Amino acid sequence: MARIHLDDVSLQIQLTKRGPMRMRDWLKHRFGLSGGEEIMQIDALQGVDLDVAPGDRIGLIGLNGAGKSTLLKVMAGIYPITSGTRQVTGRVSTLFNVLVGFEQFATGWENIQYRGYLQGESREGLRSKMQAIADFSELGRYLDLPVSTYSAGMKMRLGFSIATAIEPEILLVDEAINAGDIAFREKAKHRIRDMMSTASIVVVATHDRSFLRDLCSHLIWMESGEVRAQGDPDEVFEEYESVVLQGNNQRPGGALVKYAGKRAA
Ligand SMILES: Nc1ncnc2c1ncn2[C@@H]1O[C@H](COP(=O)(O)OP(=O)(O)OP(=O)(O)O)[C@@H](O)[C@H]1O
Repeated sequence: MARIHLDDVSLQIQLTKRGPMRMRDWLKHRFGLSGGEEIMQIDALQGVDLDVAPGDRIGLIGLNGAGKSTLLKVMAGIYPITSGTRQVTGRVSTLFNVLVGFEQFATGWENIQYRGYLQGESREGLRSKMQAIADFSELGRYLDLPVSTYSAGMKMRLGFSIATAIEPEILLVDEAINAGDIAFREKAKHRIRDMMSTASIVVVATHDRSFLRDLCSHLIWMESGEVRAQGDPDEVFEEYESVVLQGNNQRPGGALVKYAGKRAA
């Protein structure tokens, strides 16, 4: 039975002003060697408790940097947590950045195959889906050309068509609802609705209110890496709008950033 259980989960990301910390930076920081560059720490998630059961449709809202994508990545097992407990049971499928991971010099058809296998499709299963994926993308002859020749929107169409050709148990969606141009976006929304109706658990992060209102049974409002409020979608959204959109919020919406020491020169 599908289930997501997070107990007091926190995630701190340490980096320098130049980017991610390397092993050498970490060791110098850990053993207190002095001098050099400041280490910054982002409290991306703080003390998050969550219990998601079969049938739940959860919407994540919050300002930019509030921790929605990070929470989805923790659920997917992409980001390791710093403390707390994470238990996820069930086959997880993610609809995150569908533009990432193309083989640029392979054709559209070849990319359908590569990604299909990465998504866990069998040879047989993929054979029966290839044409449907191609039809959904509406890329026609372009599928015979290398992906490097596609526009950004065309890559989006292909990535989305492949990623949504699966039947997930736990579906995690990050803003993929706005894939492609106006015509494709409507199709994409329908496709996600279909997937949501068959998946056991769905968690979706989006700023699209009508989508959340139609499809979610529960909303979670993230603020500075914490759950600020949760519950009935209309109630949570109303509170969110009155506090955030009317400028009544006393707190920052994004994750907190602080200095965490120095790295040796
Ligand atoms: N790989 C990473 N490296 C450094 N910082 C990160 C990383 N992933 C997340 N963060 C930080 O964690 C915080 C939360 O980011 P996250 O992407 O979860 O926000 P979000 O709520 O999804 O925002 P948005 O609505 O803009 O997509 C941000 O401060 C971000 O800078």
